[in-house]
Amino acid sequence: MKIGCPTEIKPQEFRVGLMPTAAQEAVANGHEVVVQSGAGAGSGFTDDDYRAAGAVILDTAAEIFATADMIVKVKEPQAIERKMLREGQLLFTYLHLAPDPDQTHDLIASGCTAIAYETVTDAQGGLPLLAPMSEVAGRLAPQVGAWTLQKANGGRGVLMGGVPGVGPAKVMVIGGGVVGTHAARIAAGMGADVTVLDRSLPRMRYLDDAFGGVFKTGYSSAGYTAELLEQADMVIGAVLIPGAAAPKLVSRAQLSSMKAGAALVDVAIDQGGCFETSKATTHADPIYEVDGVMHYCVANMPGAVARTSTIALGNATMPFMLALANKGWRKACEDDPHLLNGLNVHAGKLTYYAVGEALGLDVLSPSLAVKQ
Ligand SMILES: NC(=O)C1=CN([C@@H]2O[C@H](COP(=O)(O)OP(=O)(O)OC[C@H]3O[C@@H](n4cnc5c(N)ncnc54)[C@H](O)[C@@H]3O)[C@@H](O)[C@H]2O)C=CC1
Ligand SMILES: CC(=O)C(=O)O
Ligand SMILES: [Mg+2]
Repeated sequence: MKIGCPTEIKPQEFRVGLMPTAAQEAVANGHEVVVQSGAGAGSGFTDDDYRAAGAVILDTAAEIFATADMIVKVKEPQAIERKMLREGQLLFTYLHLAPDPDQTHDLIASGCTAIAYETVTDAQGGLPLLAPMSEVAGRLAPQVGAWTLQKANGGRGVLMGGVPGVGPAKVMVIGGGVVGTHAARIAAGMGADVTVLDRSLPRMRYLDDAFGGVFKTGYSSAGYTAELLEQADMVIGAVLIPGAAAPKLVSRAQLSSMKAGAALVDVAIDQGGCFETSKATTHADPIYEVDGVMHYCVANMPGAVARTSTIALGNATMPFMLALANKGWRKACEDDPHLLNGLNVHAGKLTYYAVGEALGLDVLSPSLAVKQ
């Protein structure tokens, strides 16, 4: 199979879908790998690193899209990339279709087969291709939130850990999965007073066993959320219903109950965001203010620490990428129902139910799609 890796073109996105060690493994498995010149630069990988791995360097994305059987990327294809996808081509990347009707329609129209990293599952009930980036974004969230809280950035002027004689910042993390747990650990490590809300009692039992004394847990009812919201210096949105649009857990009306200059960090923005007033921002212009409350809503947070993120993501995607290349997508998905859960679009049809529900579109069952 010919595997192609273009340069990411989303603003300030420095990750790359295929790191040289993954290219090397693909070549060792008998595949051809084509990489766009400069694709790895933002993550510290040179064209020569890819050549040494056995890949061929091509100048343009157009050459990659025109010739590759499988495109491996990081971010959802941008409009100009979607025009280059074609029938029968396999796309393996993050998609986040539920809040993105334009992308969904373009992928359906292209006729390609698209497997989304964020909906591939594992036997433990986790999301193995989302988890590494959730670890990164979770650990970044208190860091960017602390920056947002600084006075010069419009924030409240509160230091996370306080100082002797002055108490720490109060941080509420909504959602205690991968993002939430990593965010809470780092915020607590910075000295903040942290509470994590979730709706899963087994998850809260785990968090209490593992981190009791480091941060507190609470049930994510509307009433308790409203109570903590009034006291919070920082709120980190970290909920997920896999594949679906994020539930809105803080309304615009509630912002007036918050402290002026408090920071909302909506990590769940890639699924549409869990605060009513969230809209996606970029690393180039990450924050904005609504009703006196500062919002940070960058949809590709891990791109800020591209080298760490590229390697963490590449470690997770490599075995799936190799299975797709070695067996072809149909056999790979038939052999592995967790990979089949990643199938979002095939040959002009949507194949993921939560996206169909969010966008009001018909869905072809993935187990039927794999037979077509
Ligand atoms: N902005 C960015 O750059 C990035 C965003 N993300 C996003 O972060 C979000 C969270 O991802 P993960 O932590 O990996 O998911 P996860 O599945 O590990 O955790 C989600 C948690 O939310 C909880 N939850 C669901 N509904 C809830 C509610 N109403 N109230 C409280 N908790 C609720 C679940 O019980 C679960 O524990 C996803 O939307 C993911 O795509 C992940 C990485 C990077
Ligand atoms: C998960 C995701 O959307 C990202 O890493 O950018
Ligand atoms: Mg994202």
